[in-house]
Amino acid sequence: MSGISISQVYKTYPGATPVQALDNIDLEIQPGEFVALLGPSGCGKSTLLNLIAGFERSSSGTLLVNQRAVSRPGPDRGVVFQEAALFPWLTVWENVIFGPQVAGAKKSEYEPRAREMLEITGLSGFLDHLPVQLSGGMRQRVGIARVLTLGSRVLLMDEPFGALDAQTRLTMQELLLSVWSKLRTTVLFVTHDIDEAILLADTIYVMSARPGRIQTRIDVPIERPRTIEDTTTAAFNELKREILRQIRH
Ligand SMILES: Nc1ncnc2c1ncn2[C@@H]1O[C@H](COP(=O)(O)OP(=O)(O)OP(=O)(O)O)[C@@H](O)[C@H]1O
Repeated sequence: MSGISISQVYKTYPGATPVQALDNIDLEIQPGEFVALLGPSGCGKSTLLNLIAGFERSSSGTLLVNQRAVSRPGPDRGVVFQEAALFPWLTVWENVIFGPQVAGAKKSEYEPRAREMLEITGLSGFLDHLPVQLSGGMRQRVGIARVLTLGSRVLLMDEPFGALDAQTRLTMQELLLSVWSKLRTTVLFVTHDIDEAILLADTIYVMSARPGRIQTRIDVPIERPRTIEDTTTAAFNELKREILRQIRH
């Protein structure tokens, strides 16, 4: 199982005017934990995610995934962005098996897995569709199914539902809850949206404005399984008020 361990991580982007994006980040994410990273625009959420993904290098500090130092991207960490970058000329099925196929994996291993992931993301009826024939929400599902087919035990999600309309966003949040309850991957989910963070996460880390620091850790005591209805309860709203207080603080 893959946990994430971040200790004293700093990140400054070099340049004529260097930008300090992260300031002494300490973070422990347990294997199978669902963590949301919440904070204002520019506080370094994507930077932290990109460091864990191996897209960027930290300026100093230690960053371990499954007890191994991160030095480059790898199939142990699947990344989902706001827009699923699908190949427009490939079908849903071809997009999802593309990664393992080019990596030379065994068909007998990745095909059943791809089928299973397309099933749990509700795409079984759309295998022959091209991305252009799908809605934004469905394209994001393909993006998620593709990452899950790689077998990554860590999912790094950078505002994956940020470009979707409110209704689709709710559907996708429920879909993600259902997928996560089946697979129990470790998830780091970046969002601006407090409701989304509470609904999805076990633990929320609130980051302060630049340079990004971890300001507070909040355990979400809402029982699972959760549904959209949970967002209207008194306990949910109380927690939301508390987080708003912390953010304004
Ligand atoms: N490649 C880069 N080079 C220089 N500065 C960068 C680079 N990437 C990000 N930054 C700066 O680092 C800071 C943190 O950016 P980052 O994208 O991590 O924040 P964020 O919290 O994810 O913001 P948002 O919620 O708006 O996406 C910002 O001031 C940004 O301008």
